Amino acid sequence: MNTNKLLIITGASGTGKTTVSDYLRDTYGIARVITHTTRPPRANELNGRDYYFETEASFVQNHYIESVSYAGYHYGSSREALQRAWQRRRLVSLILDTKGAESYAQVMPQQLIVLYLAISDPEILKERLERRGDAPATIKQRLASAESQRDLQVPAALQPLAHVIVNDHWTSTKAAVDQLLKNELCQ
Ligand SMILES: Nc1nc2c(ncn2[C@@H]2O[C@H](COP(=O)(O)OP(=O)(O)O)[C@@H](O)[C@H]2O)c(=O)[nH]1
Ligand SMILES: Nc1ncnc2c1ncn2[C@@H]1O[C@H](COP(=O)(O)OP(=O)(O)O)[C@@H](O)[C@H]1O
Repeated sequence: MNTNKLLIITGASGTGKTTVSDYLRDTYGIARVITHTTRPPRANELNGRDYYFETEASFVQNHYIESVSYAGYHYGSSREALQRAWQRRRLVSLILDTKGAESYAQVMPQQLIVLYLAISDPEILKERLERRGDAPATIKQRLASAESQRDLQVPAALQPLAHVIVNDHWTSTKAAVDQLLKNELCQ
């Protein structure tokens, strides 16, 4: 039996997916599956740590479990990266848009823990992306994208699976993440 597990973190841009994934790594040693993208790296991002940054030509060379277009760029989660992460730990995290999360829910529903992050006021997302250092034009384009708008709601297919955490305040988010892990790891 395959006891490997995957904690999917999904939600709209700026809701805190990377922050939660970093917290899981730093506090519980839960490694993140590194995904592939054609988006250019941000100032503080490193190839192989934050993403595998790809060209259009190199992107298609990998073997994807699923891949999507998001705000004008390609993103994909490869079999290779998932196997690499599972070789190190039986529980790993993976950051996806909701479309990607839906694909995993079809492919390996028994192995998933799905965490959907929300924010009560979408206006706060803009402030958070500004504070993250994203360029104003990028923020505008990102938040206006059909994908970002779509991801402001939990899709129907994920509703039975998703644990929803409203990430308005980090202290309560952290407590909710701790509780989720405690419940899941006890099972
Ligand atoms: N389906 C899918 N979504 C991904 C993958 N990698 C990243 N994403 C999603 O792509 C979206 C854009 O990511 P990114 O450019 O890093 O922007 P951010 O969400 O604002 O930090 C986010 O919703 C990520 O969750 C992937 O391999 N597959
Ligand atoms: N609870 C919170 N309160 C205030 N700022 C937050 C909180 N959670 C995350 N942030 C900040 O919001 C920004 C976006 O978070 P990030 O994790 O990059 O989101 P995502 O990966 O979903 O796009 C970052 O600057 C992060 O430090």
